[in-house]
Amino acid sequence: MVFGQLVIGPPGSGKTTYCNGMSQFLQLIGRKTAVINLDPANDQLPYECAVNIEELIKLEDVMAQYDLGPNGGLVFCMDYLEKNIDWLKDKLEPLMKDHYLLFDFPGQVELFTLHNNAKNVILEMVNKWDFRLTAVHLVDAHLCSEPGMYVSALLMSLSAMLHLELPHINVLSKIDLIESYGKLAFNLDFYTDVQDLSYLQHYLDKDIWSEKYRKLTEKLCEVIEDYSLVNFTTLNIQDKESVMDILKLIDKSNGYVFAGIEGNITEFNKIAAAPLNWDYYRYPLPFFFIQLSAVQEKYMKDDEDDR
Ligand SMILES: Nc1nc2c(ncn2[C@@H]2O[C@H](COP(=O)(O)OP(=O)(O)OP(=O)(O)O)[C@@H](O)[C@H]2O)c(=O)[nH]1
Repeated sequence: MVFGQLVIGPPGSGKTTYCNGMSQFLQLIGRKTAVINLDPANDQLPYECAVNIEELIKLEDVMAQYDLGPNGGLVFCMDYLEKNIDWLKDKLEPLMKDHYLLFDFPGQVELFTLHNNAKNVILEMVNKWDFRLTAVHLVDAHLCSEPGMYVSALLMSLSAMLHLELPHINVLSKIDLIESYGKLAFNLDFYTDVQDLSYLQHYLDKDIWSEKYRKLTEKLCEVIEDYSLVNFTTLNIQDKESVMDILKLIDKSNGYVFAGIEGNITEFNKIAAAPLNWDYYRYPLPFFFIQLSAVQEKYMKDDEDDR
């Protein structure tokens, strides 16, 4: 069975850096990993990629030939990939036996909230090739610093979840930079747990730029809360404890942790119900489970620091 991750998120959210860091981490813990670059705008890759969409189609060629801008060009490239899905299958075939796959996707939000091309490629992998994939949706943590931007991050995440209909982990990436645009109004768990968005209203009322859209934002918050689907986990890709915490969630969501258990319902239930440390500790790395409060302490300023 093939397991892997679909790494998505808006431009600059850290997808390529994530694929690089996660693939190094996976190799470190003994998992044979291949990175597949499906972003034709990725010109400089920090990782060694096993498959590169550039071998099929180049964004600059499309833009020149059809007189398209970068967004239109990317949509064209994804349409082309969908039509040439056999190319992808041929390239992935040698990896299917024993590799864990990381897919680096383009950052155009509309590909994962609106168009069906990327979704159809993914559905083919999941439904026809029997891949077990989790969508890892990265959102830059600095969006928490402004209520309006945070609401748009929530909406974007919800739209991607509803559009893709896959196991899905939303991630606040670059958590080490979370307060680089100023101190946050709430504790970190407010932003990760998405429990009560009515508190945001007070901050939206104070912001003259948001005033015009206050009612709209209020209604959008109600939609997000009604679905009650979105929450976030945090990531600093340079911190291997942070990477491991995310990997644990992903492994549980796509069933990787259950892969070795054949017909043993007791073992299955034990893993499904337990907080998961599984066999990551087999490897000689000094890992600890970091609680959210520890993440907050590490990356956010205490009120006392301001005195
Ligand atoms: N401090 C910090 N910087 C990060 C982290 N993750 C990514 N970055 C930086 O964020 C910038 C953008 O990262 P990329 O990996 O290129 O983002 P991307 O989503 O692939 O961007 P596009 O290809 O344009 O869609 C780079 O300068 C990275 O070094 C992180 O966890 N912490």
